Amino acid sequence: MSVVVPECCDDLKRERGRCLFNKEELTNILDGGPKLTEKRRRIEKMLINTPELFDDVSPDYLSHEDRYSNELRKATQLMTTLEKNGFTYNDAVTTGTGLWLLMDGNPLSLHISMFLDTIKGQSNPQQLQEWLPLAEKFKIIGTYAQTELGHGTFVRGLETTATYDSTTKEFVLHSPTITATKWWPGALGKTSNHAVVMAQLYLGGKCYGPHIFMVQLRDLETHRTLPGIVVGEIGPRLGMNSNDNGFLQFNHHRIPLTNMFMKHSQVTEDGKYVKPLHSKLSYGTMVQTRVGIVYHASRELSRALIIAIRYSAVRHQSEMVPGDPEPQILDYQTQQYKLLPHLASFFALRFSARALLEVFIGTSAGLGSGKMNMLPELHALSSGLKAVATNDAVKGTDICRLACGGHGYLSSSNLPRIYTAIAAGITYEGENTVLFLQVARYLIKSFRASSQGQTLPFSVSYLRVQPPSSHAPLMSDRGLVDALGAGVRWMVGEAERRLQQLVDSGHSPHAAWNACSVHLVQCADAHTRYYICEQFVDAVSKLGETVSSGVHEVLRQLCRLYILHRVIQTAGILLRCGAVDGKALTSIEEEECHLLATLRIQAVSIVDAIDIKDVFLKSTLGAWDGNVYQRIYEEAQKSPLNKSDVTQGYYQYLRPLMKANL
Ligand SMILES: CCCCCCCC/C=C\CCCCCCCC(=O)SCCNC(=O)CCNC(=O)[C@H](O)C(C)(C)COP(=O)(O)OP(=O)(O)OC[C@H]1O[C@@H](n2cnc3c(N)ncnc32)[C@H](O)[C@@H]1OP(=O)(O)O
Ligand SMILES: Cc1cc2nc3c(=O)[nH]c(=O)nc-3n(C[C@H](O)[C@H](O)[C@H](O)COP(=O)(O)OP(=O)(O)OC[C@H]3O[C@@H](n4cnc5c(N)ncnc54)[C@H](O)[C@@H]3O)c2cc1C
Repeated sequence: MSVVVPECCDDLKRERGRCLFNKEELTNILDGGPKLTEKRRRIEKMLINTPELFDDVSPDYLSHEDRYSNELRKATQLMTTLEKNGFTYNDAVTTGTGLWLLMDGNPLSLHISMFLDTIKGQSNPQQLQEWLPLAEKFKIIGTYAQTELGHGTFVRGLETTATYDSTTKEFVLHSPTITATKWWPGALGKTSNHAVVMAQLYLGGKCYGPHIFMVQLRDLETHRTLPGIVVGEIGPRLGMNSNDNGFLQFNHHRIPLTNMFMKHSQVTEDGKYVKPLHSKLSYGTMVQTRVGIVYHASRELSRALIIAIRYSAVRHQSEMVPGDPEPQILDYQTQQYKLLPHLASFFALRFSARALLEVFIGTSAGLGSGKMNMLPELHALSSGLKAVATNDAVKGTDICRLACGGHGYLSSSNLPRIYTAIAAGITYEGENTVLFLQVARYLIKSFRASSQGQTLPFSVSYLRVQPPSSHAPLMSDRGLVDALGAGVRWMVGEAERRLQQLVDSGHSPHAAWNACSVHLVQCADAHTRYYICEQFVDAVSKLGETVSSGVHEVLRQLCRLYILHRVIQTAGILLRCGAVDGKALTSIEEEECHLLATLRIQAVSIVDAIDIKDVFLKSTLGAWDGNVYQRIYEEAQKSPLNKSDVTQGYYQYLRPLMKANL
């Protein structure tokens, strides 16, 4: 496969000719610096030079089994290619490259993320020494087995038991009911020979809640399932069907005492329990994965945007002015309104993902020295951002698909696959509504703490009961973000008032919570988006001193669009709390339309700067050269139905129907 950049069509040439900023500089900003761009490109080049990593035939044309095998072939090839060239799988994860290539489900993705992260984050020193080298070298292959048929969300409700037998110094793992069957874990069905398993710890007849255990599932030579274990694949899903999401049951299966992850809580040989410093430390892998998902969601959204925006510059349809040539569909304001706010969202999410990663790194460092105080803040931020990022990526990719009209529905556009893969992100790693309710809990708690005079952590400090009044003019970026903050404060105050009112009228706090939960989810969503606006404004203003004016202008426009769009979406709340008036909203709407037209001019160049090569976009509509129709036509020729002029189905069914006397 060559890396030669093809000549592009006239439409795209013209679009690119209008670029007023330095694309490379914007690419560097998105990657996190020139060094990271360079590293990403080195990995990409190496992958592009490994033809085995690319499909000759679309997975859509393969049987379920072949599809899985083909994906496994590519996944293993990817790992060995990285290793041989001196990179780690972590390099592929952090630059996103490897995942894109194999993103029909990559059966090793759970191993290189949650399995390894659990080993690193939950092991005591001996366990780390034993398991990490084996896992890093793929001597053992694992997944994260938590969810059961009966419970995904409610981790405390899991039914799998791990009962300590002090006579043999073993845990007995058991699935007491059908609903205790582990269900969903990626790569559990056929790939993994190990799993980290979440199970209820029982000591001397007492339950100590969910704990994590390292469990071998299959023989390391024959790959056969071990006695006492039933494991298999769960069948086709909406997307990612090249993975082997699996089920798992235990029948009084014994594992050594030393297989309970013991970094945070311990069980002694005589069956005594040692408590962790914080009861939710065993949820750490989930928190870490949520942080990763924010990046992942923004990447997938960006792929869809590149495809849809390039296509919109190539596609001509209808007459804007009677008799004139058909315009590029990107010239329609409605098309700009579909796509450009999502382009702004992508940038907003990318900057927020980076800010979240910093909080994660800071909190993890604190945990190392026993500091637990940042944990609730990290939990709230990672939950909120995971939920907003996946919600917006799913909505955005679907809008990109719709914006491509009929051809967006073609598998060869790659939009269906991007959509179905990221659609799972709303559900996995904490269902979004549930995560928002966790954020809401933090908001209400913070709001109440503030009324009692306590100082609030940084992400919620704007909720304090008597905030300083905003001095920024309303129409400035800062002024509008302050208005959004005032809106959230009003919403949270209102939620708190309604909760209190229900409790005062005799409802239990839990019933009151449920009765306010629609509003509480809206509070959490609004709070997270306010945080995102803040991160975006902050990032752009910090970059201001270091980047060229062209790039700064583009970023400023995208940031402005994000804020204006958000104000319009929240108009009802902002009017109710008096943060804006009707006149301001009218001028904001007008400004947004104006900004759409401005951003449209460089839209193709902006998505070019995201710098995702054709081989990773895998789209007939989104390729660099814009040669859309030829590619669609060529892809269609690969359909197995086109191998012969007359299919078997004709002789078997159509012909008899035509000959029948009906
Ligand atoms: C792959 C490539 C690698 C790249 C990596 C990144 C990219 C990846 C991208 C794509 C690849 C695909 C990968 C797919 C992977 C999917 C995998 C899975 O899905 S694994 C299953 C996930 N399962 C859940 O997430 C369950 C969700 N449920 C929960 O987390 C809990 O049950 C929860 C939080 C809803 C409730 O937990 P409670 O019942 O124990 O706690 P309560 O009673 O509600 O709260 C008690 C206190 O604990 C705090 N708390 C709860 N969780 C916390 C936490 N994690 N940290 C700190 N505090 C926490 C709360 O805030 C609360 O605090 P106060 O009392 O208000 O002060
Ligand atoms: C593609 C995919 C991959 C996955 N990979 C893994 C994996 O590797 N390992 C693993 O362990 N798991 C995995 N999962 C499982 C996943 O983590 C769970 O599906 C997820 O946590 C949601 O739980 P649930 O399915 O029980 O949904 P439920 O909790 O049953 O949700 C159903 C509905 O109930 C609502 N609901 C539930 N609780 C509440 C509440 N307290 N308040 C208000 N509403 C509520 C939800 O909002 C939702 O609308 C995967 C799932 C998918 C789809």
